[in-house]
Amino acid sequence: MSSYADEDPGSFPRGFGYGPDENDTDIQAVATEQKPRILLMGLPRSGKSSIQKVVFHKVSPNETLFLESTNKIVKEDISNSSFVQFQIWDLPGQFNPMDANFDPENIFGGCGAIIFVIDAQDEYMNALTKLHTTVAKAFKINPDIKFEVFIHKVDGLSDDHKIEAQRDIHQRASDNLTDEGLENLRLRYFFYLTSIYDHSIFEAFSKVVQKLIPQLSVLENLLNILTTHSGIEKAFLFDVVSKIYIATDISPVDMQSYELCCDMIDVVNDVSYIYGTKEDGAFDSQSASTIKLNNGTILYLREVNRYLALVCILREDSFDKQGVIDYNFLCFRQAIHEVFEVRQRGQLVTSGEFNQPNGIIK
Ligand SMILES: Nc1nc2c(ncn2[C@@H]2O[C@H](COP(=O)(O)OP(=O)(O)OP(=O)(O)O)[C@@H](O)[C@H]2O)c(=O)[nH]1
Repeated sequence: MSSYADEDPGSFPRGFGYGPDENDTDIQAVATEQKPRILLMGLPRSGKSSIQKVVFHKVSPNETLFLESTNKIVKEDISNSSFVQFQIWDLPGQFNPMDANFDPENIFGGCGAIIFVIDAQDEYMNALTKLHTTVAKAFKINPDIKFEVFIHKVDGLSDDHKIEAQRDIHQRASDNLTDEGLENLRLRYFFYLTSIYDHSIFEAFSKVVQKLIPQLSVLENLLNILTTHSGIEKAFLFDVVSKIYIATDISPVDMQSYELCCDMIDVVNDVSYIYGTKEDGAFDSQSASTIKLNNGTILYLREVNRYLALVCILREDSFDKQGVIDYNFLCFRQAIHEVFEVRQRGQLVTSGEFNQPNGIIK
């Protein structure tokens, strides 16, 4: 991350995640590639800037209450790790894709995904109209673009209301496409219920970012192998600074597990900064932590490199074989480094190449 380090109110000291590291060469290599771009769009006050501030600036949700309206495109580079490299453009809410001074070729061309934010606590008909014009215009210019709809501020809604809002918005958005003969685009819409007041915004952003990581299937494959052979129930590969998970194993993600793992990263960070001896950052490649919960579950964190951490959930009895888990983790980490190297050489990585990381114990 580049421009906002000064603004971080607490969690991460300035410079965290940006200093020299064993993988810096990877980062330089990737920096020369075209970074995918994510656009944040929606009506004014729908919550776009708040989302960006909470996920990437570590601003607390309450601090967004009085954010000023964005009046020009705010561009930001997110480059925490070799895998998480993209740009976010926060577009002002008044921006209309039909405006004469809007340059759609420049904005939609080369764009990986549009996150369209709809305020679910407000009347959303105008938002749906804008969503439709945006999608129709963007698709014409860039047929590869992904449309991610955040049905946002759902913290103010009951569970029934959330489901109903999602169903209604989905239905109306699809009907609008059908009316214009664009029904083939219906399958390209993805809907998420989000709020900055819980982990839902991090989970949704994780899924958006994962689609932009070309090595995703390789990372998932490696995590599947690790979990299967180590008695691990769930494993997330986290980008430590943003708490976005860039990959997970095949078992379904439940929100509670994800929240537990996010909280663990916060705890480890806080403890490391209070008691750690390094000035330039808490995490290094030797960092590890174990938390035992009173329901017989273990949370186990291992640092993969300065930017990425593996956080696992497992039963206490599976942890009896910690030696095997640690050994398998080292093989996993080595395989991740090899993925970096292959990427550096500019070769295409296929999941088949990493079907069996060297040495993993079954
Ligand atoms: N309840 C609730 N309020 C939110 C949430 N996200 C953002 N807000 C509030 O919504 C208001 C508007 O947020 P902004 O981030 O400024 O909205 P924006 O879309 O960037 O607005 P423009 O810059 O005018 O386009 C702020 O008061 C936020 O605190 C959320 O998840 N829940």
